[in-house]
Parts: sequence; C-alpha cells; structure tokens
Amino acid sequence: MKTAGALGVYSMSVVTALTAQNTAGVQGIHPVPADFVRAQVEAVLSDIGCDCVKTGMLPSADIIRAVVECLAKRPAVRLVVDPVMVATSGDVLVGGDTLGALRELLLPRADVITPNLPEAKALLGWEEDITDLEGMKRAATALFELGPKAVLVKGGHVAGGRLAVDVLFDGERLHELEAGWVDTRNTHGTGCTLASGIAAELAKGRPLVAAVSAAKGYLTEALKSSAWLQLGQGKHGPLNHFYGTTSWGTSRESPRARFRPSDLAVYAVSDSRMNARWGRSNVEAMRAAIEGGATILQLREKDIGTGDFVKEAQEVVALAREAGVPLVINDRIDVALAVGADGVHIGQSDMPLRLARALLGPDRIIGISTKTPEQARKALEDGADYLGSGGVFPTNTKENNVTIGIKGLLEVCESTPLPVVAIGGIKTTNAAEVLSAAKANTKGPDGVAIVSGVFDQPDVAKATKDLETIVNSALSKRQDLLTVT
Ligand SMILES: Cc1ncc(COP(=O)(O)OP(=O)(O)O)c(N)n1
Ligand SMILES: Cc1ncsc1CCOP(=O)(O)O
Ligand SMILES: [Mg+2]
Repeated sequence: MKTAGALGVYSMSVVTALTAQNTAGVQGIHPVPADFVRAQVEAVLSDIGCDCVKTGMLPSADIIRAVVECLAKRPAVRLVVDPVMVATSGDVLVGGDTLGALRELLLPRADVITPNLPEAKALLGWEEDITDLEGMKRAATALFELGPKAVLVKGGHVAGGRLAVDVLFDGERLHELEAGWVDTRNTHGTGCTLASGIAAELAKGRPLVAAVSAAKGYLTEALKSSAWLQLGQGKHGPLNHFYGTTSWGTSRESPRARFRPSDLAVYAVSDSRMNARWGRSNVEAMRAAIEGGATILQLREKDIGTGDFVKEAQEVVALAREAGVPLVINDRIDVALAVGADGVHIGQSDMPLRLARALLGPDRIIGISTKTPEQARKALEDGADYLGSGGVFPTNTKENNVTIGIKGLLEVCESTPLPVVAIGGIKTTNAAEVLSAAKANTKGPDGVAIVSGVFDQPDVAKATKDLETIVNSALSKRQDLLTVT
C-alpha cells in the first residue's frame, strides 16, 4: 500500500494471513479463513472496485481458490502474482496442494508473475538452482507455459558486478531489465514492492514492459534512499517508500531538506593559518564572510585540538544560525554532531560517506570531494548532497592537491545530477571563467568554494562581497543563456 501511495495510486488491502514478523524474520503465520478472504475481496471489489490486483502470500489452496473465484467474475481486472512462497532462508513456505493450486489455478489468470530465483525453481519443480542469465531466460519461458501472460524472473545479484538484472518474457520477447546494483542491507520487502509497483503502473494504464521498467526504477531509487537507514536488528532493514515526497526521508525543516544548489554559490572555506597571519580569529573571519554575502560556510581546521575545534565550531554555528547560512564542518563528523552543524564535507580518504550518513542520519548535508565521474557516481549512490570538485587551478592551500582543470570539473558536472561546487585556486580574477565555462544547456558548477581568495586577504568582508558580485553576475548570465537557448 505504501508503494501504491508513493506512485499516486489509491489501494485497498485484503488480509490473507496475519504474520508476526520483523527484520529478523517471520516468527509466526496465522492464515485467515478462506471464506473471510472471499468476503474481504467482495467487499472492496463490489464497492470501490479496482483496476489491478496484486497477490502476495496466499497460504492455502482454499484461499487461492477463493481469490480465483472472485476474479473469475471480473475478467477486466489485471492481476500481478508475486508467488511469495520461499523464505529468505530458501525454505519453501507453502505445502504441495497450495503449490499445485498456485500453479494450476492462479498463474493462468495472471497478467504477470514475479518469482525470484528460488520461487521460479519451486514453481517449475526443477532440481537445479538457477544461477545465471541463461537459466533465468529458460525459467521465464518455461513458466510462461503455465499460462500467465508474462513472466518476470527477478535475478538480484545473479549478473554479478554492479548490475541487478531481471528477465521479462511477454510471450514474444525476452527483455533484460537492468538497474545499478545498490549496496544496502535494507532489502526487506523489495519483492512485494516491485510487484506492487508493477500493479500500480498497470492500474495507471501503462503497457506491461513500461510498467515493469517504471516499477524497477522506483524500487532502485527507494533502495538508494534507504541505504543509510539503520532500523532493526535483523540482516535486512526496511525501504523508504516515500523518498520522493519527503526529500529522502528527511524532516521538512532539516538542514538537508532546506539545502539548495544555490546555497553553493559563494562557499567560504576557512583557514586559521591565513586568519592568524592577518591577526584575526576564525570566528571573526567567518562573521566577516557572512557579512560579505557567503551563501555557505565550511570550518576547515587541520592543526587544532578537538576541544578547541568544538569550542570554535560552537561559536561559528551560532553565527551561521543567526544569519541563516548553512555551516558544514570539514572532515570531522564528531565535531559536526557535537555542535549541531548543518553537515560535513569529507574527502575520498576521510570517513566513508555511508558511515558518515549512518552517524549523521538523514537530516544533515554531506558534501564529498570528487575528481572523476566515477567518484561522482559513487557519491550519488552513497547519498551525497553535493560534490566539491577540483582543484580547478593549482593551489598552495591544500598540499599535494591534484589539479583537474576546468575540463575535469565540467566532466564531473556533466556526469551527475548532484549540485557541484568548484574549488582550487579560484579568485575574483577567474571565478567568472569557471562559472561560465559550461556550454549552453549543459550542466556546470553551481558555485565556487574559496579559501585564500577570501581568508588570505586584508578585508574578508570586501573580498567575499567582490566574489559575490562576480558570482551572481556569472550565474545570472548562465541562467539567461539557458532560458534564451
Ligand atoms: C567544498 C569543498 N570541496 C573540496 C574540499 C576538499 O576536501 P578534502 O578532499 O577532504 O580535503 P581537505 O579539505 O580535508 O584537505 C573541501 N574541503 N571543501
Ligand atoms: C580544500 C581544497 N580542496 C581542493 S583545493 C582546496 C584548497 C583550495 O584553496 P584555495 O581556494 O586557496 O585555492
Ligand atoms: Mg578532508
């Protein structure tokens, strides 16, 4: 029902069994009497009616017969059968007569069935496991002979590598439906979610192949958005079905929900050595950067004790809150948590993003340094909110930093839907060049992150203001270009 709701479809339920279950497994199943299943089906179909039915666990032959009888009177109602009968452990959950009723009565009525590999094997009565794509194709065509209009064999990791492949046979063609593999422990309910997504899309009138493809796309995004969830003691946690409506499971007023690409326009990254050279504290310098129009701040401290870092960060958080400017902490998740900063910026060799997300939860902003499209792809998969890409030009501020140039920056921008901020050697003299380098109608950086151009200056507020003027002019010109073009 969550899936249908997330896909904009009204749904009703018929309970076929009460289960005691959690992320650790199924502790008990209490089947509902078949006559009561029939009564529930008639209650909803005779009143509101429906465009498509999706069946999940049908624990007895009598219940299967009841469902089939009710649907026999409604030939126009589409039917998706998710033959839930094999536990994650591989144990077949249903007895022989139920399997027989499923095979002989329900499958021939189905528009599409969606077995996973163990379920396909059990329905076919095969001895051998299905372990590869060829096996999946054979199973799909063999299951088609049992009467469904189409068969989707869900392959999971069978293709290995970075792909999750399912095989759909529609009676004429074998379709291989691929999606990027999502590394996550939170896979509880993926089968039911996919089948429900197909039913919702069929109910909306989509043709079968498009419905399956759309449902698969929805499931992949739900898996991605749930990857950081740490819910339950079991091996597999739940999905976040409503990722598209509550900005990835974040609370609406959270820093992450508020975060916009435009926040990256004038990104001031502090440096206490530079500020010390000019006789000012980081706190004073950050206050001046805010006054000069910085749209986001980063407190970047490399040579400081944790206690002093926390104290300084507490003062800067207070300033940033008052000004309504997001503040992220460089590298240190612990400090960000300790002071309630809006998020962190991490590099490729800092705390892995997934762990940072698990520690920070869904409401904080996480930016990550990226030099290549591959790093950008991984960042998206791991739940980053923005990318810091560079060094665009050579810089003395970060030792041994590899310069990627404007070309490298644009390759990263083009490779990702995430907002990108350019960093490295950026000054008032070249900021406009960086922001207007992207060709018309292609994705360029959303802003510039600057250290020495702001903080190794006699007047931080003026330096920031000068930058802000240049950045706003460059970004507005690009906006015009996009609009006109
Ligand atoms: C906005 C932004 N982009 C990149 C960096 C570099 O971060 P990182 O790779 O972690 O290197 P250090 O800053 O830790 O030296 C950044 N800090 N901010
Ligand atoms: C932190 C960081 N990451 C890539 S370059 C850089 C330093 C940028 O400093 P500056 O703006 O002074 O060149
Ligand atoms: Mg770092």
